[in-house]
Amino acid sequence: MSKRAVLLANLGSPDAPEEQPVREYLNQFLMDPYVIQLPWLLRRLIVSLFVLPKRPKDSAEAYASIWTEDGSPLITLSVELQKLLQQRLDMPVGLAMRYGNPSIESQLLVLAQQKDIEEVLFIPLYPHYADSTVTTSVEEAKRVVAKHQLNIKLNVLPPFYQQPDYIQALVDSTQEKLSHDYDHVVFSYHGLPELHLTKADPTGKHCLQSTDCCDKPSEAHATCYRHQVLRTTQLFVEKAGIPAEKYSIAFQSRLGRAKWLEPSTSDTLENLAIKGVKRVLVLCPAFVTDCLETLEEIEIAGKEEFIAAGGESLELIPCLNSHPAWVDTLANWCQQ
Ligand SMILES: C=CC1=C(C)c2cc3[nH]c(cc4nc(cc5[nH]c(cc1n2)c(C)c5CCC(=O)O)C(CCC(=O)O)=C4C)c(C)c3C=C
Ligand SMILES: [Fe+2]
Ligand SMILES: [Fe+2]
Repeated sequence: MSKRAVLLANLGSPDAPEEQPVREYLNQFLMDPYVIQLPWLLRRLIVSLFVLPKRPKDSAEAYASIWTEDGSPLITLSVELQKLLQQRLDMPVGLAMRYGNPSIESQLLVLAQQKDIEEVLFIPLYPHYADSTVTTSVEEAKRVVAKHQLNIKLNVLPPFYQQPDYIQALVDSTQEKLSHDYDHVVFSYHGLPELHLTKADPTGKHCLQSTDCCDKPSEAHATCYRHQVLRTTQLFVEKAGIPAEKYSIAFQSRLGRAKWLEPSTSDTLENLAIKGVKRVLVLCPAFVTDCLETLEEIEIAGKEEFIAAGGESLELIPCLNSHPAWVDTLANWCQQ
């Protein structure tokens, strides 16, 4: 039998919550052609003229508000997951970040240098397909294998947005928060420019052609982020027993002037407060690990907005992080 290894891949964080490291991180992130999908020169101009002059300072402040003694939550929580998974498996388990450190290149080289490793199961830690997360990570891994002529076969775990054991782990991990009284649950997914959906549509005539496209069967759904997040939500609410009037779906973290998926989390929270909803829970299933987008954008800024609009409490439901049901699920997938 060939000797196997696992490489978990997450998004990555700056090295420190300070302006210069954040500038370097944002530059690497936003110059990725899978993230800002424009020709190089246009992307360079947009990033240099509209993002890098101001955003690094603001983002560094946001990072500083969630940074821990051990570093960025996204990294430390991912390391914890890697360690727990390593304890469950008798094959090496690595962890890499698409941007910043430790890079996919360095960690694939570490695994490939281990004796007899012939196959690497590459796990992008995203339940839903997006070119800006899954494709860019997989393509980076392939580039590294080709560049260093590594003698390993890459197997990629596909998006797991509707895997029953993933949904069950999500329900198990949220049970404690959902067992308390609440008025409404907001499923807040990371946003995506609409153009990313239509570009990823292999049929060229399905995504966003009608308001209910994501409910009609189509091969386009294999790469449709919107379909996949709606499906995760549907399976989750069915399993957790949340009635239709008690939840909403929204999209957070917009950047730039393009049209992004609607509705925004900000508007949704404000409208709920205006309608008299007092206690909301927010669940962010696009992220398996808590990060800037959950801990700052929702738990700090989102809460402030909701309360300013008349709400009473907003509680963030933690991501899967290292929940035992999630570690079990990953361990089973790796062993299969
Ligand atoms: C969950 C999946 C994610 C998708 C899809 C995604 C798309 C996407 N993101 C940006 C721009 C930014 N995202 C930033 C942070 C960030 N994004 C994700 C995940 C997805 N992004 C995570 C997990 C994080 C947090 C990282 C951390 O260190 O905790 C940032 C940086 C922070 C900031 O300055 O706001 C940017 C910028 C785009 C443009 C995009 C799709 C086109
Ligand atoms: Fe993002
Ligand atoms: Fe769709």
